[in-house]
Amino acid sequence: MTPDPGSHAVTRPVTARRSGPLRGQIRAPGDKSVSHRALIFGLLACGTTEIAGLLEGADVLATARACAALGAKVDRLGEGRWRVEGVGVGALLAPTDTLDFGNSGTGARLMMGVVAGHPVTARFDGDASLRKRPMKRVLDPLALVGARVLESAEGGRLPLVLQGAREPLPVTYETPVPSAQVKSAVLLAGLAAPGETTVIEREATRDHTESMLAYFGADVRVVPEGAHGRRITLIGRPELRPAPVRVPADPSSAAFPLVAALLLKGSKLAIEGVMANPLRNGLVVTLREMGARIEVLDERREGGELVEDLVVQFSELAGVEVPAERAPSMIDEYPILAVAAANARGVTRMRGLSELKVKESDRLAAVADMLRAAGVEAQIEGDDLIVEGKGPGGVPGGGTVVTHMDHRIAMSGLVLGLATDAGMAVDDVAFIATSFPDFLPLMAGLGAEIG
Ligand SMILES: O=C(O)C1=C[C@@H](OP(=O)(O)O)[C@@H](O)[C@H](O)C1
Ligand SMILES: C=C(OP(=O)(O)O)C(=O)O
Repeated sequence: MTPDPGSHAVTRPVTARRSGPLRGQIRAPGDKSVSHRALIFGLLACGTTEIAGLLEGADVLATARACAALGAKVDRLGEGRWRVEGVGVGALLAPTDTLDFGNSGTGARLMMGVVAGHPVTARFDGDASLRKRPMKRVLDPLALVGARVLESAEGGRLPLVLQGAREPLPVTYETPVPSAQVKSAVLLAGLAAPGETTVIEREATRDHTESMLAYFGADVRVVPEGAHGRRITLIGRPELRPAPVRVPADPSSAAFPLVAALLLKGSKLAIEGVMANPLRNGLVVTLREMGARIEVLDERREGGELVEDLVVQFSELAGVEVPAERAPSMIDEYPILAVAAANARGVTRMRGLSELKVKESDRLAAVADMLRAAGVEAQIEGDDLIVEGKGPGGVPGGGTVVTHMDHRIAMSGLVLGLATDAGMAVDDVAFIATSFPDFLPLMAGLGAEIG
């Protein structure tokens, strides 16, 4: 059906050196969250879903293969253009082989939700990074729906065998951690249950699942809950109608060239079509507070999402305090924000980062280690990260970044190195292919010295 997501056989060390201005116009790859969901909704709709701009990163390709294993016909028509012939809610096939999600928490957890609502049994696995990540956060609510874990590694971790419910129950569930993956798993399981499934979140997280449920014809209501939260109610057993999906550019990927342009004197970079969903744009809000010159040229709706063209110029940044309640809107952007903070004047304090400890690596520790390797003082106090900025161009560099199988640490380490005199080595850039396969050539095309 599809290209192989590839395995991580070879580690690739790379060095980034002090670079001149970054100039040009780019488009970041398709949004990873929307890409996973486009395939999954394609699987659950009856008929043919056409997708344009799909991220062809290893994480998403693993989800495409899982959709095929569960009964969809998945075809690549051209660059970013995919067609999924779905089976409809309730009609999944039992997969014959293990569903291997590689490095991807989103793929694994959302698909557990899908399987939980169907009378099929599936074995889930992933790479060494994914095997360390907590799965009980989705398995606990899915047990309420009626799914059973038949086997698992310690603490409910991968590899695990999940038996979906024969008669899934609608549940009302309050997520104990702010997680769009947990919310989405419960909603996807609820699709197959009769009646109302409700998820309550105390802090709103990215809302792509809710938006796509509505876009594919499900009856879904979203109302505010408390100061920062939401209550999402879905009526189960809809017939999902296929709908064309145009995937906007990923703000979490755009973040890397964006911050690089802010740090390198004389840079001016245009970034097209970046998703501007308010539940995803905490980084731009924070960088502006730090003094970043980021201009919005054209704000519009594309494929149901708000997108904008950005023009970014070199900026002298100042340290700020980043409130904990902003974390869900920029959860994947803290490693690159920390790189910006290292190049700012004064101290940046990022509060409430406990969720960073359970990503592809313990990102709180990995980011602090990365900065220290570059000669920047960084402390972890409880769930907060405190960075003593060196001022524009002031980071000495000269060390090695240990990526721990984490694409965002690898890309952050390279951007960090671009603004140092001594450069930074990054021990392994292979995992960048999970979310931003063309990162290295794209950066080189803008003038970045990476090699
Ligand atoms: O739902 C999603 O697509 C994602 C949710 C976030 O994870 P959590 O739900 O664990 O916060 C984020 O870190 C991840 O990259 C993508
Ligand atoms: C946390 C991330 O992804 P996932 O949870 O899907 O592995 C990420 O891309 O930064």
